[in-house]
Amino acid sequence: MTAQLNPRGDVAVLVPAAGAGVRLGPGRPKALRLLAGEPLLVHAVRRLAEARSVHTIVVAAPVAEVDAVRELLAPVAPVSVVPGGAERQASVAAALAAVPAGPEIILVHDAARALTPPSLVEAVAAAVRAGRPAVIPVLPVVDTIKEVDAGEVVLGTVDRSALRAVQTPQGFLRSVLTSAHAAAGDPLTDDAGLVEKQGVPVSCVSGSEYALKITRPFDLALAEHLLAGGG
Ligand SMILES: Nc1ccn([C@@H]2O[C@H](COP(=O)(O)OP(=O)(O)OP(=O)(O)O)[C@@H](O)[C@H]2O)c(=O)n1
Ligand SMILES: C[C@](O)(CO)[C@H](O)COP(=O)(O)O
Repeated sequence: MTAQLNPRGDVAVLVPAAGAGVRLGPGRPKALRLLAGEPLLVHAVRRLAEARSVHTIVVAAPVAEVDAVRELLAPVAPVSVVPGGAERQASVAAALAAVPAGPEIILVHDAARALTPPSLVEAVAAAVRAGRPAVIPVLPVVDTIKEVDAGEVVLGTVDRSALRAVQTPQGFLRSVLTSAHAAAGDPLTDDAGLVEKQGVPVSCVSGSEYALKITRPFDLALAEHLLAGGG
């Protein structure tokens, strides 16, 4: 059954899903690889559609898979699908350009973070609604971090107390994200980075272990385990 999005919601979610998944190994584009029998993108969109604030979802799909992704997601939720770009930043920009008038909060959420709970979507949106122009979910860094040189020789130990591992969804006032992308130069790895360059403060909220980014084969195995064991 197709989940209906909330016509009274104030949030549009952009879902960059056009990556190849090189680090996952050979196969279809990552968002279309199977997790418990369903593509990662289906898991991700289903959870987004469960979040009550979500009014609009725009997916940036691999160029050759736009029609296939439309068909795939039609039974899951009403979404718009646009062709993605060569870099994540270009995929987000393409999705942003397709957001209709209405939602004033924009979230950007990786398809690769397929198990992200709807509660995290709502927490990020609520923080933007409460007056933060840009909000990111983060986790503390749990390992000791070393800086190394080109030969993998340790240069020093970094103070990890002020470091955070950053997840998605990242949330923004629409005007803030639009201006940041309009001014964007060389690709950065996240949208908050673009906003930082504009001098806009970026606030953190607590992330979720379930929002892990499925990047390498171990991550996919972990996600399978989480789903099988009630994750
Ligand atoms: N040109 C790109 C590259 C990435 N992404 C998306 O951005 C998210 C985060 O990227 P990552 O997990 O690093 O995915 P890939 O780029 O596919 O991974 P890899 O570097 O291993 O190929 C993913 O949902 C991915 O589909 C995208 O929409 N367009
Ligand atoms: C946006 C992101 O998920 C934040 O952690 C991440 O940077 C995207 O992944 P990439 O491998 O850096 O493209």
